[in-house]
Amino acid sequence: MRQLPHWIDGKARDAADGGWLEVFDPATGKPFAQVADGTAQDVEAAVAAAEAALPAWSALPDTERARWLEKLAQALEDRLDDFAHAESKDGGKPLKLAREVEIPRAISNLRFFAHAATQFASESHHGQAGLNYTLRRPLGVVGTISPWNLPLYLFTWKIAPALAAGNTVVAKPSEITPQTATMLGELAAQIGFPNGVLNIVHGLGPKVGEAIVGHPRIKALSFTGSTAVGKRIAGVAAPMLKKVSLELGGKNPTLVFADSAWQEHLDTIVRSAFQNSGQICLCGSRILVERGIYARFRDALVERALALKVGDPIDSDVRLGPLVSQAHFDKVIAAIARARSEGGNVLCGGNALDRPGWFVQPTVIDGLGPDCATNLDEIFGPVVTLQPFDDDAQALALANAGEYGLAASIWTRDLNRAHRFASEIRAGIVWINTWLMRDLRTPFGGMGQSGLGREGGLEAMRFFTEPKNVGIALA
Ligand SMILES: NC(=O)c1ccc[n+]([C@@H]2O[C@H](COP(=O)([O-])OP(=O)(O)OC[C@H]3O[C@@H](n4cnc5c(N)ncnc54)[C@H](O)[C@@H]3O)[C@@H](O)[C@H]2O)c1
Ligand SMILES: O=C/C=C/C=C(\O)C(=O)O
Repeated sequence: MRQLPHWIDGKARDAADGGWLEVFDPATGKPFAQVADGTAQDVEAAVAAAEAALPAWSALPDTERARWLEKLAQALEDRLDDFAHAESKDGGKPLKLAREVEIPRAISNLRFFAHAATQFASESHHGQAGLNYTLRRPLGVVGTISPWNLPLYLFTWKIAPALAAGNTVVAKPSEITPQTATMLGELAAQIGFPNGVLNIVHGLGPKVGEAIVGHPRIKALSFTGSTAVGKRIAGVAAPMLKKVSLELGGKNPTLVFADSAWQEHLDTIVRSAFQNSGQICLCGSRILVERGIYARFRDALVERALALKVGDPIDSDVRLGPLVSQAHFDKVIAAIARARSEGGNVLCGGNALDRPGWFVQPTVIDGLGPDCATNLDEIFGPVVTLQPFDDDAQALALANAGEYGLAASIWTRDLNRAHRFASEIRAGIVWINTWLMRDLRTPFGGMGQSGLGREGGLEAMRFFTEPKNVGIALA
């Protein structure tokens, strides 16, 4: 069985105590690889390597750091197909999605921050008292912890700005989908990426994750994952005065107004509900529909959901693969049972597929109000609810119900309404007549229980640097 080691100081390493964890194929439910079951000792070794590499890496001209990131991007692009297959096998996502969206985005992340390294500039303020300018220095050794749903996409989204800004990194991918990060570590070694700059430590959250979070010489943490773990990380980091960026869960509203071209947009709305089997923090899981079109929209959505092919992620016409793990499958099936017990009407789906692996049918539920667990808790699966609204005030109240505030999409032809809702919806990201339109320069992140801080563009470069202001008297 294939073994996935750590990559520390440019070398493949087993866990300090020789332990391995099983990695499962979600399409069969069977193990197909093993990943290093890392320990605090492995984190210590990674921090030591990152510290040793820091002076040379942070002193490199920006253009040289950019060149390394570009070189890594190119090497990844040359192996796009291998990485797409690995990503699909590890997480059960359709190969097409990995090949056309996720691995290309990982390449773009590396390229974007290669450019950012050379474009990043600091502020200066010229006033009566004199001139102030701001130095922006790398923080030092930083930690990144990423989840299983978009494995290499989110892994590179964090390491790229950290490296571009001159930090060295200790990065932990999810133990559930460790393949592509390991392959990236191997690729970095093959192209001669400087040793110790990017260290990849595998393992369980409570063991390796906590060792990274609590490590006194790791200066900052960028985390994407569940709200529960995000809060725990904040609790450990706060007394250490450690900088944290937390990108957490969502329960995002999709607002469909009667004046919208909803029939034309239905493909995108369906994608927003079910892409990656709903396992994207940005998926619209609460669809709010103006009452005048409710019945027509509901029937059309159900028809589309029934037509989505669920099955082997390798097949090119499959739109939904399995869920990522047995534990997550159990959680989603329990959420559907809870929706039924809360009085929801399951309009389509609602069941697992009768085959090995962790497949769940696309599921649409209505008949539930905003205050039930089904409409308040993140499910993170192929499950959406429908709720009707009568006017703008009710639509806004429904959109802003609950504690999350990550993303929203608004579907309308009325420009004034679109801008008013964009301003009043409690969410870090609002899309109008589109979904998941990503420009990597924009601030990305959530409000409330969806997180703290913003990633992307200059926000990420600022997060990974320490500003120091210098004031000069101008005689
Ligand atoms: N917003 C998002 O992008 C996103 C992504 C994945 C999952 N989720 C949500 O989180 C739920 C669970 O998914 P998950 O298990 O991947 O999320 P998680 O928060 O448990 O794991 C995310 C990462 O954090 C690590 N981790 C776990 N416990 C840790 C700890 N105590 N200290 C430090 N690191 C720790 C994990 O090993 C993984 O690398 C999902 O069902 C979903 O609701 C959200
Ligand atoms: O599931 C989480 C999705 C995160 C997406 C991004 O961080 C992005 O598109 O930059």
